[in-house]
Amino acid sequence: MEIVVFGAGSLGSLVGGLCAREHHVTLVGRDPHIQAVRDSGLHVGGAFDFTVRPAARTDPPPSADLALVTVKAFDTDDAARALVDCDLDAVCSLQNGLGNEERLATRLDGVLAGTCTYGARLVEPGRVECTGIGEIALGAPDGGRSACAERVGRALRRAGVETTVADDMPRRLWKKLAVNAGINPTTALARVENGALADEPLHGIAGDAARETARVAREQGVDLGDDEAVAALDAVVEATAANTSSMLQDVRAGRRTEIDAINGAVVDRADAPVPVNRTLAGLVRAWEAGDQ
Ligand SMILES: NC(=O)C1=CN([C@@H]2O[C@H](COP(=O)(O)OP(=O)(O)OC[C@H]3O[C@@H](n4cnc5c(N)ncnc54)[C@H](OP(=O)(O)O)[C@@H]3O)[C@@H](O)[C@H]2O)C=CC1
Ligand SMILES: CC(C)(CO)C(=O)C(=O)O
Repeated sequence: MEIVVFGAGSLGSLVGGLCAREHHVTLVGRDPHIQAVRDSGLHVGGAFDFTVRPAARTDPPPSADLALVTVKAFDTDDAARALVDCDLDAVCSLQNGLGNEERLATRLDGVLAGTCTYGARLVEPGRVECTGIGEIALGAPDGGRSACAERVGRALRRAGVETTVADDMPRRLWKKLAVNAGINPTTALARVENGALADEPLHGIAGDAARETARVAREQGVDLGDDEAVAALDAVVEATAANTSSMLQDVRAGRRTEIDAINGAVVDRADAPVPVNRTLAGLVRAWEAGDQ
């Protein structure tokens, strides 16, 4: 399969590197990483140890069978615009947050929804680390079966990527959102590793954010219970106890966060008040707008 990875930073380089063991992969990203991959290939370390030589460029190729979109959520519109002239059969977002598929589908056909629990870190140009083996789940954005998703799932599995083709993507996206809505802003504001959310008072704050998210999911017709959302949060807190969340990494580096696509998305979609998500979103946005 011809696969283009749009947004070859941490996650895109990991997934692109894994896929390049079996498929023809083009990484689309920025220099100096792209130049390093061209010069010396991509080394995938951490849980893996191999080097591959995917094509690497700073703009998309004219065509591919599949585009995996791995830019931060606030760059999704740019990704959609950049991919318009690339002839594609399928496009799959692996991003966190809500609304990425809708934004891609405003300009592109064949959009699939995806979630990813692999952990990735770009350590230096040309070198990415897998910080945790997880899985990709993908399927039709509105749920149900999709022949296109089955094809993409088979291709990813052939490359050794743990992949589930799911007919309940809305539910999976909301469940992941509940986890991120609890963990990401709480760890970013308190400046703690994920494991600190096992104890009060942070457990209560993150749990309330996850419960509110589950309630909004139900308002949207998605069957996600409060207890299930909190259990998912607790499981990720335990499994990633030593992790620095992506939002805390962004805050520490003075970068823009994905708050709009995470807690902001919960607030935007809520019919009834969601005070915890509103407060967390407001505080992180105030930090973004400040001197940092
Ligand atoms: N890292 C992880 O372990 C995981 C990440 N995710 C999700 O995956 C998404 C990506 O995360 P992550 O990989 O960490 O983010 P990164 O910032 O490391 O990667 C995104 C890359 O895309 C590049 N990019 C953005 N716009 C363009 C463009 N127009 N042309 C070329 N390159 C572009 C960025 O460059 P620049 O920064 O210069 O704009 C950056 O290098 C997020 O939604 C995240 O929440 C999900 C699961 C795990
Ligand atoms: C699952 C979690 C919270 C792991 O740190 C994550 O997705 C993130 O940091 O963005």
